[in-house]
Amino acid sequence: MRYVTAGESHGPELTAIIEGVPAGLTISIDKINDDLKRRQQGYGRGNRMKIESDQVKILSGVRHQITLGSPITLNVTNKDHAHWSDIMDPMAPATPANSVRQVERPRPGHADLVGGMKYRHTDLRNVLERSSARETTMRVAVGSLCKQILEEIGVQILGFVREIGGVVADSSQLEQFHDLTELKQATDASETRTFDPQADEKMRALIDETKRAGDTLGGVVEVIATGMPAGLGSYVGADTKLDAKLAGSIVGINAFKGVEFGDGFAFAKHPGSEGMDEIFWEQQRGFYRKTNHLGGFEGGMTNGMPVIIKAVMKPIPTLYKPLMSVDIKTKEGYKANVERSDTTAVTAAAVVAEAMVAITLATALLDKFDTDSIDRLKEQVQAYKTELKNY
Ligand SMILES: Cc1cc2nc3c(=O)[nH]c(=O)nc-3n(C[C@H](O)[C@H](O)[C@H](O)COP(=O)(O)O)c2cc1C
Ligand SMILES: C=C(O[C@@H]1CC(C(=O)O)=C[C@@H](OP(=O)(O)O)[C@H]1O)C(=O)O
Repeated sequence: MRYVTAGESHGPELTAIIEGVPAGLTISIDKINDDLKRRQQGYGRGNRMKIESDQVKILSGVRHQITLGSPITLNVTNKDHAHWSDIMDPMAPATPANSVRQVERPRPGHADLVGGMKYRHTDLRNVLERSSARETTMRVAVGSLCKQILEEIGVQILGFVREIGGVVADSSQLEQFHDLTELKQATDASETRTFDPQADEKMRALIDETKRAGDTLGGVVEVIATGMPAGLGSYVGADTKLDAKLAGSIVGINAFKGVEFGDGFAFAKHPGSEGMDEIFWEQQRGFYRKTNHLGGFEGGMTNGMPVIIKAVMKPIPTLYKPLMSVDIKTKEGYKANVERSDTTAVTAAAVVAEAMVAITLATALLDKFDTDSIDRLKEQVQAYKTELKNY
């Protein structure tokens, strides 16, 4: 399976084309729209989210709500384009009137300066329109479809928030949730997409305070995937390791700076005796583990335990408290002025991270098994799981 997204942040439309989805899968458009809504929600987002209400249109590859095996086109309209139609019209020739919002002042922490130098753009709008995280809308739409493929073989995936600006959710509270469905209910109901109500309150207070000070915040998200069979990915080469692919897909999200599996960076502090997952065997279950320090991976392969990933997002780079930069034309220093921006988007990014994990795991699954028909895929996965149990 492969996909490509297209579209500028203030352009007319966002599009994704996905190739390699098996035929015969019944698609729920409501589930995709629900995930698009989840991505738009969250405390600390700016005014753009009041304009958009992302809804997907499916334009190809599906008939009577069932996939055909042909490329699937997903489409979302940018409502904000109405305010930018002259400036962002793909085919209107440039005139002084529609070039008024030309950008010549690169924002620190954005792609603006290097993107301009690399592509020889003199209007940095040509960079920022595509480097904007508006594009993650389509990744969430694609990821939502991938979750529907994965659900067919019993895989569930959830992204949520662990930390914002140094306020950390209390891990021990995770024990009250029996499964990801319960955890999803709680985190969907929280304005900061976290599972700890006390941390939620503190996070919201900190976001308010930070916004008043003209500053921004980053944080940590977590994604859990349950039900993945062992043996996806391979130890045989650097480019076949599935944990490496997942890490790349997470750091490929705008503003993500680090990723860890299982105990992650805490491994540095503990001896090996506290870090591995001992192996047990029972007739009924086959091989199993009682712990999951390794976050579901050994040798770049899923080991049958839940995949557990944490990742860090840097603070939003556009600040109302302006940072120094240099005008690319005049070479004069200036302090940036801001029209609008998020104070934090960690809540939205948790949903994007969930989507990236779904895309990467679905791709690995479809690489391993027959992808023509969803029913044949399910039969093959079932036979594979039985083989593993009897190993
Ligand atoms: C969901 C989401 C929303 C974002 N919103 C903003 C924003 O409102 N303002 C901003 O300056 N950056 C925002 N960012 C971050 C920038 O897109 C990102 O920092 C920038 O494109 C540079 O990429 P890099 O941080 O990966 O180097 C957002 C990121 C995500 C994932
Ligand atoms: C549009 C989205 O996020 C945008 C991501 C973003 C950036 O620089 O990444 C900057 C802001 O865009 P604008 O300048 O239009 O307000 C955010 O609103 C979205 O998440 O759908």
